Amino acid sequence: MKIDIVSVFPEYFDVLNLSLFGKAQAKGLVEVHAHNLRDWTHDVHHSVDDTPVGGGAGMVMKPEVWAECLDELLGLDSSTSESTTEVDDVSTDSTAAPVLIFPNPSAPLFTQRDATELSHADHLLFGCGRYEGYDARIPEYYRAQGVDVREYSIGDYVLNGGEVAVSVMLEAITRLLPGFMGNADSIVEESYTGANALLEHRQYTKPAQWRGISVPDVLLSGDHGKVDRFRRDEALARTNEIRPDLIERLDCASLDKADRKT
Ligand SMILES: Nc1ccc2ncsc2c1
Repeated sequence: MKIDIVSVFPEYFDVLNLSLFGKAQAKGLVEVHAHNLRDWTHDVHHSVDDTPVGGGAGMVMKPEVWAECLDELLGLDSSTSESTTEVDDVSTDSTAAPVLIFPNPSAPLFTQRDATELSHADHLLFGCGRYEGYDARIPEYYRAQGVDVREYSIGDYVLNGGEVAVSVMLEAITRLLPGFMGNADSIVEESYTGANALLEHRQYTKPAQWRGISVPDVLLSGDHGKVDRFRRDEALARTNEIRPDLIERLDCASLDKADRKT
């Protein structure tokens, strides 16, 4: 997977050269390029923003600068305003145009389902907004050029820019790539995956008694059927208590009889 990230703080992504991501790059699983949006400016101040049309506080990122950058990275010839690459759904062929992703606090929430879908893409291009955000015509223009443009929020809180959001989405997406995680099993039984996303049951390790607190006896029983049932019941109960919104999304057809009693 090729990953391009555009930001006014590209050094923010130096961290991707470390740990699992660094190993994945060394193994050729991912190829990451962080670009400085200011490299596509032409004025002495390398301006990337301007005041909002219609007034209001803050500054908005200029469409011209973004367009020069994105045309180049997308391989679009702006003089003909035609795509020079085949535009496809999330494609895994090596010549497909990238999926262009803008983190945006006013966009739909990024979910595990989005991470799974995007993990099959061949090329992702992230555009990090700053200030009050980017000119709304940028995603509009590239959608009109046939580019697969996505805008996602990572949650209901205020951040100073899209860089943190890109880091979150990148981790959620790339950890699903075959060979990225040392142990493939670790991406199977986790919360938020599949149509039956439940919060996970509580986890314990040794010792069985610690500072007067014991692990649930059933976990020491050696009866895998009882352990599985206990964990499923706890996952349902915890989800119902902490994230009832996830219960509403459950695929009820997949609940077994015992689940229905919980
Ligand atoms: N700039 C930016 C982008 C995405 C996002 N998601 C939640 S707060 C936020 C802020």
